[in-house]
Amino acid sequence: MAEPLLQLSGISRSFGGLKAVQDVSLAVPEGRLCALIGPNGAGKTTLFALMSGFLRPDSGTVRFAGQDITGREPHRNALLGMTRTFQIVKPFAAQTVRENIAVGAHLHVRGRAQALAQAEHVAQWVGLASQLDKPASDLTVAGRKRLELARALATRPRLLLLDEVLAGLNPQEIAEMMPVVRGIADSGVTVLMIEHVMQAVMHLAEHVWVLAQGRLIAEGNPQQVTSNEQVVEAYLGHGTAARLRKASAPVEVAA
Ligand SMILES: Nc1ncnc2c1ncn2[C@@H]1O[C@H](COP(=O)(O)OP(=O)(O)OP(=O)(O)O)[C@@H](O)[C@H]1O
Repeated sequence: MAEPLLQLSGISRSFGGLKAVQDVSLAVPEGRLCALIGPNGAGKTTLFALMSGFLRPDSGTVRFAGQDITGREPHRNALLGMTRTFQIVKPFAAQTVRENIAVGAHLHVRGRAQALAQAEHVAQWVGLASQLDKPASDLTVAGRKRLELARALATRPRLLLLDEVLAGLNPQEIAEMMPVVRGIADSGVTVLMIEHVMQAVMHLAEHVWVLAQGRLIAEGNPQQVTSNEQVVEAYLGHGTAARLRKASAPVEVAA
């Protein structure tokens, strides 16, 4: 069997006394669209930072594309094909959309003209073609999210780590963005997304990992994880699964 594109083995990281990520192992096969979900503070963004080299694990290993990249700098991981987006999008406000996207293209391309041409190509992919000459500061929240995606795609990733690309979007914007994410995966880029928008997880993800208090508590397809009692309790509080079961049980009528 082919080696997974990304493989985490026993990854842990604490901040002082807080165990943000504890003994996490998972494998992302090449060509899949997967999701990492979990309640606020579960450790999802920390895990992304550990995968991509923004943080070094206290223990455990990260393998990517057949290499041990544990603790390797993000820039080197990007050169190897792993790129992440950030929850808070911070474009260079005064520069145009085209120039912002070209920043990503410069990872592989030296010439300015070539980087700008590549930016144009990527902009079409994410639906920003008509906004290329605008300053990035003119973009709406949805536009900024697309810009963040475009910048990441311009680095030509093999694995794209998406940190809540749908956060802050309204239902229509979410519906418009979902096919963009699907299209990226269909083009052959492996995608791992942190996502709170369950509609997107249910429709897009082929495999889901659930993190709670730093630990993986479940994995499977979207239907499997959302019907898992431990997952329901992690989101809604201890005892919820039992209460829901009771609430949906047929009422017993005394004879
Ligand atoms: N640099 C840091 N220093 C100290 N504590 C941190 C640091 N980064 C994260 N934490 C803590 O680690 C825990 C996990 O945070 P993290 O941001 O990874 O969770 P998350 O699952 O991404 O949450 P959310 O869904 O709210 O973004 C939290 O308790 C957070 O406060």
